[in-house]
Amino acid sequence: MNDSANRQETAQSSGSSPIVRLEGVNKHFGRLHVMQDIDLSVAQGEVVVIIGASGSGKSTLIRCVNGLEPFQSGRIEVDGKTLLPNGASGKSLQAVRTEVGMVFQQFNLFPHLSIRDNVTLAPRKVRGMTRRQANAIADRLLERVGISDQADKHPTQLSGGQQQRVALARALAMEPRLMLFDEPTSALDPEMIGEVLDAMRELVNDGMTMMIVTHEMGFAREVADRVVFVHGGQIVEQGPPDQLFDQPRHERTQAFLSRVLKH
Ligand SMILES: Nc1ncnc2c1ncn2[C@@H]1O[C@H](COP(=O)(O)OP(=O)(O)OP(=O)(O)O)[C@@H](O)[C@H]1O
Repeated sequence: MNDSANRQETAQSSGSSPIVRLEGVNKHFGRLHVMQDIDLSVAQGEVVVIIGASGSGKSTLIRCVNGLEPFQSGRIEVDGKTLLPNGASGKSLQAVRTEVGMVFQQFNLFPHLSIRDNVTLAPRKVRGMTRRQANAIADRLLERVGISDQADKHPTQLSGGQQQRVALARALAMEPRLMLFDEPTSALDPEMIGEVLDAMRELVNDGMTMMIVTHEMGFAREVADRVVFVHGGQIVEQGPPDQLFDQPRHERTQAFLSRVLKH
């Protein structure tokens, strides 16, 4: 059994209730119905990769999961906290944001802070850690993503791949229960993509629950327990990577895959 199958079996056999549950979620940007009755659950320890054409609503979907985007109907539950439509989530919103780590396409590091301070900021301000405690965590995480020698530099002194690994360390410093990735390698030069995917792979092997939006189909096939194909704001098809990539059932999935796998 491969790693992915192993993790999936663990997630299923543990019988744990989903850590993420979207039920009947609808979202509009003006007249654009960008999420249409989305139902989706993610089990603890599961790695779900979301694929689909540009503009299909992938980013919007995961941004809703940590409350970065409001939605108009349905509900989203993250680790027992409920996000409600139209910004009515109250205290749950802050609780969800504290427990969910997110890595964006653009690294979004604070340019005026050192790498170490970028990583320690949230643990100090949100978790109330002392600088010493937070530094110890930052140093361990920077080592883990392979850039401990860069801790005193500033973001502009690092390559894109290194900055993205800092962004990953920064998210992990909050000890999230769930990690969201929104096209984490799309802004990188090709030679830097591998180092970021390696860091993500390690996280997968550690059993982190992850939702990943990516155009890296090889990576999706390798790490996903489940691949979700989104088109026009709807989940068209989902399944284990081998099934979805090798025997897509829906014609939209077939058309998308034959287009992207050709390149
Ligand atoms: N803030 C916004 N205001 C209005 N429309 C938006 C906004 N954000 C996204 N959209 C539109 O919603 C649709 C879905 O966008 P989204 O970014 O979720 O797609 P995506 O599948 O992640 O695309 P990509 O792969 O290009 O990032 C697109 O048509 C986009 O133009």
